[in-house]
Amino acid sequence: MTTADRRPLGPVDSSRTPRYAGPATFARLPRVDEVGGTADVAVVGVPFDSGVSYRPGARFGGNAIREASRLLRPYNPAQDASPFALAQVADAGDIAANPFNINEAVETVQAAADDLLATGARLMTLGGDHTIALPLLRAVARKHGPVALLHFDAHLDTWDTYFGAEYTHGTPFRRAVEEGILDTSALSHVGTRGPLYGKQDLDDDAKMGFGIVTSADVMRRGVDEVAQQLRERIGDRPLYISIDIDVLDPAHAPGTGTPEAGGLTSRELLEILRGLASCHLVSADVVEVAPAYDHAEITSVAASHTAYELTTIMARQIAAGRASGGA
Ligand SMILES: N=C(N)NCCCC(=O)O
Ligand SMILES: [Zn+2]
Ligand SMILES: [Zn+2]
Repeated sequence: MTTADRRPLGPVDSSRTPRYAGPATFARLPRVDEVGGTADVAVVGVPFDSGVSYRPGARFGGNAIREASRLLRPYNPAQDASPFALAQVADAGDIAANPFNINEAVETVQAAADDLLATGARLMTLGGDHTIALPLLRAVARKHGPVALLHFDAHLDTWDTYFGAEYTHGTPFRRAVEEGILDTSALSHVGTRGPLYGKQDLDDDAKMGFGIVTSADVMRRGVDEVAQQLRERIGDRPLYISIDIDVLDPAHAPGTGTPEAGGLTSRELLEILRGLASCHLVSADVVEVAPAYDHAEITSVAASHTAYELTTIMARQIAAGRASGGA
């Protein structure tokens, strides 16, 4: 039986079983092994943070997001959709990556992502530091060809190396461009801000093909205009969205490793994402949640809602594809 033949198994009913009871899966959804081993959207954790340049701790981000996601409810009014009824969304657990060998960890994440994508699932990955975007993009590009990228982040993450290391959380998108796995006609950073090493950082980034919507642009132009501009740039290309939670202001996301003042509000981020609902979202990640610096789950709640909006976009597209006879 394929996932198309059966009703999706949804979350535990929080009106019958208190939402704080039991082990945490994302949004209290079933595990992948409870739904026959495959899902339409696989929520997968990557507890890896050996690529960070400043405060460590994002290895605990995925489980913090799962804990904070207990309060998510099944109907998403902002997108008028019940994502977990439209498609089988399930928690695929964690990818166990070597914390002492970054190169090996990158290989492991790519292999695990390849395997999940081969089952037909789209990935909603919970990081982990931003290093993991590279192997995730490699796997997605292996399936779809070079993808459009929307990168929400305070930082460019297109630097070359740190301490001579190629695979770090500040360098994944330069590697991805070098490897030809991104569609360089549709690359955008959103929420960029803060001091750089030099103006050259911006020049290099522009040469790679990235457009930038700064955090200040979002404030000045507003979320609707920004979303429209992004939609136009992306068109109908297969799209990957990578969200570094430090795109949010430290007031909205204190629990992260390299915070920068002057960021987006969580409301702005969620609204921009909702404005991208018509884009062909093939997979996404939310990374850099470091719960040790969090307070009252501010950051992990924001991250859980971010993953919920992304999951809703994917579930709606899966359901629409089925309704029109596609996969
Ligand atoms: N948070 C991410 N992904 N990258 C930040 C790198 C900034 C730096 O160490 O200069
Ligand atoms: Zn960042
Ligand atoms: Zn980043």
